[in-house]
Parts: sequence; structure tokens; C-alpha cells
Amino acid sequence: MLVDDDVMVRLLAAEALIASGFEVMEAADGESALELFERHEFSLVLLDVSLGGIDGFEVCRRLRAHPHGRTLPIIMLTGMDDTGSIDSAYAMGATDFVTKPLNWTLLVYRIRYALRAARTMSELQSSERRLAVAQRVARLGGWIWHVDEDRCERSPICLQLWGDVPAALHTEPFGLLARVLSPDRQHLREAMERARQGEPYQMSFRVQRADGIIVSLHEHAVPERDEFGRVVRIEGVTQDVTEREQAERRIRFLAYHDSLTGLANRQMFREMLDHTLARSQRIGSRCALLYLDLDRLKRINDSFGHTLGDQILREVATRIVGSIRTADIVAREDQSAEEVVARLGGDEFTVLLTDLARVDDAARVAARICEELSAPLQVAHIELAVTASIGIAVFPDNGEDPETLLRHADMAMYAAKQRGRNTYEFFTETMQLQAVERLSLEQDLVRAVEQSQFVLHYQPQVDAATGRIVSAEALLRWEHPLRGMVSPVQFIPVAEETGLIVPLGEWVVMEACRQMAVWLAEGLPVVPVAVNLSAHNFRSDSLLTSIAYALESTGLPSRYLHVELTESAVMQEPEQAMATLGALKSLGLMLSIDDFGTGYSSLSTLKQFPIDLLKIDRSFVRDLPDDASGASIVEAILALAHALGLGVVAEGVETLAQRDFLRSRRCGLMQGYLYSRPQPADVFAGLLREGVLRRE
Ligand SMILES: Nc1nc2c(ncn2[C@@H]2O[C@@H]3COP(=O)(O)O[C@H]4[C@@H](O)[C@H](n5cnc6c(=O)[nH]c(N)nc65)O[C@@H]4COP(=O)(O)O[C@H]3[C@H]2O)c(=O)[nH]1
Repeated sequence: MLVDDDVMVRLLAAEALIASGFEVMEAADGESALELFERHEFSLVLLDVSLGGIDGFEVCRRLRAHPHGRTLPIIMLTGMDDTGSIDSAYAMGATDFVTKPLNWTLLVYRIRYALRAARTMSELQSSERRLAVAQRVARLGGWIWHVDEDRCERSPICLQLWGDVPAALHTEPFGLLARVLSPDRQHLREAMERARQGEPYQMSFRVQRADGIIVSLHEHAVPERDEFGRVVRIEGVTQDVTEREQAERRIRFLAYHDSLTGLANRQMFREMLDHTLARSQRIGSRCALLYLDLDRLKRINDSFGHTLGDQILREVATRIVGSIRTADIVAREDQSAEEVVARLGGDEFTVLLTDLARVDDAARVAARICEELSAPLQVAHIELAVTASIGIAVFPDNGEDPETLLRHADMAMYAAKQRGRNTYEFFTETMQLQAVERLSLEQDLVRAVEQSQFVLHYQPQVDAATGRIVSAEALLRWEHPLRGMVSPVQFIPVAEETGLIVPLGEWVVMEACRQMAVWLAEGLPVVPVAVNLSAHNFRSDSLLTSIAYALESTGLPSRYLHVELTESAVMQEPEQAMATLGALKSLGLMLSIDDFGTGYSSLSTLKQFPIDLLKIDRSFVRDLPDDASGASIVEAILALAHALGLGVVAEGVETLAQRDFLRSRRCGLMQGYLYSRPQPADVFAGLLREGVLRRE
């Protein structure tokens, strides 16, 4: 907008400006200029000082007061040496001035320059606005500490971060320190002192605001020096990092804790172990690693489902932590009982005891854990007994590095399990030898499967009333070239762990079928033979095809093949088990449940399974007839079997007294040393020919 009361000036100026690419609107006096300004948006105003009516200064002042005029470039046109006017023009907010007579070329440059400066200014303002918003969102406040004047300038956001700061403290450099919690307060004071000497700092500290809320602030300060090297200013930013710290703490907690029990997880345990061993090494102290594995949790999980299993694990965690707390010697002073206990996954827990005065103390803790855990546990209206086996390895006696210590504690735990569970064992060198032995057994077993070093022995199952052999059980024997005969009790668990049990089980089925087919061809009075299938075999995809193939390739009628499955194998996933059992039945096989009574069968599930026989476990028969509890369990199983219309075989019958007891309770079939030990095929063929094993 060009404002001048001289028509000539307006004419010439407009011409020059339009020729330079500007759009121009003209006003001949102050009033019409102000009116025009209301209706249009201008980028710049050229304003003559001396106008009729409202003069140029007043117009300038009003334009500046207008909301759109605050950053508007206003160039005033004054007479040549009129310095008074120039001063007044600036006082009224003019951006620049040009003297008359006007030099058009120069004027165009001045206008361009003023426009560019206005644009830069407006960009700066909007970037400052954005910065302020960003700082508010990031809860970031700036401050400058003028060292010479001992005065601090703090931005409003900065003051907000500290809470309600009294005006008297706004500019006090050390005035807010009282709000910083100890020991951070002293650290911050020292850092500020050093900053005064030219040392930058970055630190986080906790602050209690006036409203009592505790927040975490992070401060970054950089001293600035003058040309003589003196620190004149310290520039700093302060940020509220409370939420970030909380999130970090949560992330850290999740990364280092087991979500089910809240105990330390494997990761944290490993770090703790490394750290503890390094520390024990340094100060020459002893520590103990307790490796704890729950006995039979898997069975409980399989029988009652994982939700109940999870509740048990939580309760177990609480009990372990509780027993650590009450055992007075356990942890270092700076450790809590929760930090000492970790859950490595599944049903494995560890306890790390530091600064042991005596090795016996580790035993005391282990005994207390066993005792606490064995108290009956009530979850979801079910009362259960959970026990643990604990292995103990002591640093530095049983291992000087984490791996060795862990391995040895694991071996000791394994030994505790073997010894009968619900107990603890210290690591010994013998265990090391046994572990080596087990490894070599594992390697030999791989070779044995490849080289067919196995044979089947057969043990008759006899009609209790007549002594007639009505069926038999095939039992696997390993003829080791150096070790001699190895018991299945020793190698079946190894085969199960290594997965070798699958091909081995398939071999057993094939061999039993082949042998029966041979006997049939020889005209022997063949009886059905039961083969043992482990849970792995039962779940294997190749189970049905391998059995069907064995029957087909040997031509053996399927009624001769029985299959024995353990209670836990079928109860693991009842629905899947139902389908597999159905498929086995449709091949024409008889099915029996081995070791019945040792697991946790759900009776309703059992009733639905298409099984033919229950086998009473040897452990219940052993102390018959004198043992009252064994007797009542056997009676209960027999009653159940009769009610469900199932046959029963009693295992491990060794004496006539056992036989008589079982016979009097209507147990139809017996198997045991009383009649015959498991025999090689040729000896068993002889028994078959005899047909009856009378024992009176
Ligand atoms: N004290 C005593 N023991 C008796 C008596 N009568 C039989 N036994 C033994 O009791 C075990 C019965 O087999 P199991 O309970 O299925 O227990 C078997 C079975 O679980 C497993 N097993 C054997 N053969 C196989 C197989 O081919 N496959 C699978 N998966 N497991 C097998 O190894 C276990 C042990 O087999 P064995 O050592 O042959 O031990 C056999 C047998 O020799 C007796 O009167 N007194």
C-alpha cells in the first residue's frame, strides 16, 4: 500500500513498483489508508510522514496496533535532513525510512529487503512457536545461568517442571536444590559447582515438588566462556523423565522377571550368578547354587490342565521365597529374598545363596524348602502334594565358573530325584562319573539301534484259577557287547530323552509280530503278546502305519497283538488319546493301561477310553497281603475294573500269599516271578507248549 497525498509521487512510485513486479494500492490520506488496511491484506506499507488529516506517524502507530500490523514492514517517506522525523518514525514502529526525493531503483531494493526480512522474522516466530510446543510436549525447559551476575533465567516450562516455585527463587541458581532428594542433592550441587569452573554435566535426579509429587528430572548443562576464557554463562535444559524412567523400569522388570511368578527369570539369574561368582572370588567367600525341580508337576499338568499347573507354580514360588526369608542366613544385606530365587522355566527353580559361613547352611535352606513345599497345597478345591528334588553345588568347591556350577547342581538334582524325590543332594565326584556314564550309554544306544543289539523276552500272564497261560508281555532286553545285559529301567529313559524310543518301539512291535507268526507257523498254541509303548511312541505320527505294516508284513492276525500304554501317556491329551486309541482298536488290537494307580487318572475320561485291561502296578502287589494301604488300593482298582467291565492283570506276583489274596478278590490274571521270569523266545516257546503253570 502506497500512502502519499502528493498525486505525482503516487503516480511515479506506483509505475516504478508495478514495473518491478509488485501490486500496488494507493491511499491519498491517513483515514483512507486505515480503511484500506481493514479490507485488504498488505505485505508492505510505504507511508509518507506528512499527510493531511491524521499524519504518517499516527497512521504508523495505529497500523502497528492492528492485529495484522504487528510484523508488517512499514517504510516511511521523509524529507532529506529531517532527522527529527526519522527518530519519530522509528519510535512509532517504522521498519525503515526512505528520504525524498525518491530514487526508484533504490526504493525497490529497500522494499525487497524489507519483505525478505519480514518473511524471515515470521518464519522465526513460527519456528519458535513450534519449538515451544515441542518443549511443552517433551516437558523440556531451558535456562541460562549468568555466572557473573549470579542469576538464573528459567523458562516458564522449566519452572513448571520443578512445581510451584516461589517468585523469589525464580532466578536463584542454587535456589531449587532444597527440592532435590538426597543423595542426588549433593551430587547436583557438586556438578553445578564444577560447571562454574567450566565442566559440563548431564545428570538425572529425583525432585519432590511443592505438591509432594516425586518426579525425575534430567539436566544437561554446558558452560560458555568469553574471549578471555572465563565462564560467563551456563546454558542448560531440564527435562521431566519420570514417565520414561517408569517405562524403562517396567521394560527392565519384564525383561528380567518371570511373568508367571514375578521371580527373576533365566536372564537375570545368569547375570546374578556371574556377578555373585565374581564377587565371591574377589572377597574369597563361598556361595551355593540350589537347583530345584518339582517332582511330577508334568503329571499334574497333564491330568488337571495348565491353569492349575500355573497356580501351583505361583504357590511354589511364594513358598520358596517364604522359606528363604525365614532361613536367617541366606542373602547378602543388599539383596532381597525375591532376588535370590529365580524360575528358569517349566518347573525348574534356582536359589543362590551368597556369603555362606558354612556349607551346612545350604543344606538347612534346602531342607526348609522341601519341608515347606511338601505341606498339602489347596488349589481350585483340589488338595495336592507337591514335592521338589534339590541339587546343591558349592562355589568354589564344586565349580569355579557359572557353567560348571550349574551343570553340577543339575547333576545333584538328578541324583536327588533318583534317590526318591522330596529331598536334596550335594554334588559329588561320583555324580560326575555317573553323568559321564550316562552320556556313554546314550552314545552306545545309538549304535545299538543301528546294529540291532536288542532281543525280546516274554513273560507269561496266567489265569489265576487254572494256571493256564492266556497271554504274555514282551519285554525289551539290550545285549550290550561289553556291558552284557542292560536293564530297560536303565536305558528306556535315555532312549525316551534322545527320541530313540520311537524307532526302538517300532522294532519291538515288528519283532513281537514276527516271532508270533513264526510260532503260529510252527503250530504252537500261541497266546496274544502285549508290547509296551512309551508316551513318545503313542504320540508318534508313524505309530499306526508301523503297527499296520508289522501285522501285514508278518501276516499275524491282529487279535494276537496287545498294546500296553502307561496311564500318564493316555491322560496327557485325552482328546488326542481317544482318537489314537480308537484307531488302534479299529486295527483289532487289545489295549491295556500299564502301572495303573500310579498316575492321576480322571475316571470320567477313563470310562470313555476303549480299553480292555488294567494292569495293577507291581508296587501295590509287593507288600500284599499284609500292607493295608496296598490291599485297599488293589481292592479299589479291582472294584473299578469290575464296574467298568475291564479285565485286570496283577503285576509282580511273587508269592502264593499274594496270588491267593488277589484270587480271592476276583483278580483274573497274574504275572510275576511266581509263575515265570521273562524268558528268551525259545524258553517261552517251551512254556507255551506246556500251556499251564500250576503253582500250589
Ligand atoms: N520284582 C519283580 N519284577 C517283576 C516281576 N514280574 C515281572 N517283573 C518285572 O516287571 C516289569 C514289568 O514291566 P513294566 O511294568 O511294563 O516295566 C517295564 C517297562 O516300563 C519298560 N520296558 C520294558 N520293555 C519295554 C519296551 O519294549 N518298550 C517300552 N517303552 N518300555 C519297556 O521297562 C520296565 C522294566 O522292565 P523289566 O526290567 O523287564 O521289568 C519287567 C518285569 O521283568 C516280579 O514278580 N517281581
